[in-house]
Amino acid sequence: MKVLIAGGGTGGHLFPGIALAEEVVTRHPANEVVFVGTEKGLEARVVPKEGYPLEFVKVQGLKGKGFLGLLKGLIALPLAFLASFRILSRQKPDVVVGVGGYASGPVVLAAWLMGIPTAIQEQNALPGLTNKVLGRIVKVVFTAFEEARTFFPEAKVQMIGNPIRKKLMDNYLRSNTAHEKFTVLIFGGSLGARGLNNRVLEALDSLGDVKDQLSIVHQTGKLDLENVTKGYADKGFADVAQVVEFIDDMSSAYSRADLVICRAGATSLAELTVCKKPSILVPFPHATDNHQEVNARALVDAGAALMFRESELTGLKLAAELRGLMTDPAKLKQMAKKAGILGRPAAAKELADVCVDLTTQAWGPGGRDRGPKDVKKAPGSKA
Ligand SMILES: CC(=O)N[C@H]1[C@@H](OP(=O)(O)OP(=O)(O)OC[C@H]2O[C@@H](n3ccc(=O)[nH]c3=O)[C@H](O)[C@@H]2O)O[C@H](CO)[C@@H](O)[C@@H]1O
Repeated sequence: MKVLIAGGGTGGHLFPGIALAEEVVTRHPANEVVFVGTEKGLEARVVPKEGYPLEFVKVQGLKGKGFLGLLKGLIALPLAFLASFRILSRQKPDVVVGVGGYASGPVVLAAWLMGIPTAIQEQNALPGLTNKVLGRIVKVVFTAFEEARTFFPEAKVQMIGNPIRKKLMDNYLRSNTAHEKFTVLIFGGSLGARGLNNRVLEALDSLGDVKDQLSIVHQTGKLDLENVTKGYADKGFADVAQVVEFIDDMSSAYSRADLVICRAGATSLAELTVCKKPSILVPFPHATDNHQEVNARALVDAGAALMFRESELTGLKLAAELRGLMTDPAKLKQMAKKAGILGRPAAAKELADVCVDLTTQAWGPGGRDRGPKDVKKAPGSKA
């Protein structure tokens, strides 16, 4: 089976795709995975490192870019569409899965027009416009939240949760690694979050008395690394905090954490549940349709997390909440347990199972014949 995974941009879209890829290639030595993304997306850095082939299409967002940006985006679309046909004709995947992000739209649409089975994986409680449209043409829509179901044709929806990278599964099977200090993992999705960074720095002013009991790992994102590093130093917390731009090994970071403070991106939340971590969630206030708050509510309602809107959260309040949880291990344990109940560790496996079904239905048990005879003539394709 050959699976083409389209999309990315940020970790929240890309990493569920990586999780699917890991599952597909470990199932059978003849299985193949290829990614299609954009040169500016996180995939350009991560996918080659993970050892998968990656193709690029040039496509950009249309929203909030001003008139010129919109024009550029619109001009890029047909070209991206033609590039998608070319890639699909060359790669001849058995099945195409869109994981969201700019590349997902043109590639999934082109695959559908070429008669290749398609699916999308919607990570969030509230889907974006592209996935709502793609939901009408693809064969299967994988969702992770009940709320998302109503946006898609009922018969296509498979509520399997968000796939999690294999390395993170260690946390599902094992509990915390032993450590002396109360360890807090702070991260703002895959890109870091300035609003969250600032609140945490403000909170340090009220945490001086418990400083010696704390160990902090803080991912800042590229733009804020210097400022946050300086903030910890200025407030006398340099020796308790490890401040980094990006965490490559999230598995170990989760494993050591007694508490996680983060945004409410859907993939992060899926990881919190599979890793059974109590959390304080501060949703990104400008996410489309405020979808991060809706994502977060699922954990809050289950008793797995506390949530604060950024606009309502002061440094003082954050410090008080952190202190409250730090001194209440029973509550932390309870939150961790509730988080674990929401975890869907088999999501990648279930997604791969459906890819096998789609392949078999479309091409027979042997999958697609990749011989030259089989290349379909597609609009815009030289094949
Ligand atoms: C601003 C915005 O619209 N963000 C969206 C984006 O978020 P974003 O890309 O931030 O995604 P998530 O928070 O869902 O996931 C972040 C991913 O990056 C990984 N990670 C994070 C930090 C780090 O240092 N190292 C690392 O590997 C996490 O383990 C996780 O796998 O996609 C999500 C999934 O569609 C959406 O829910 C978010 O709303």
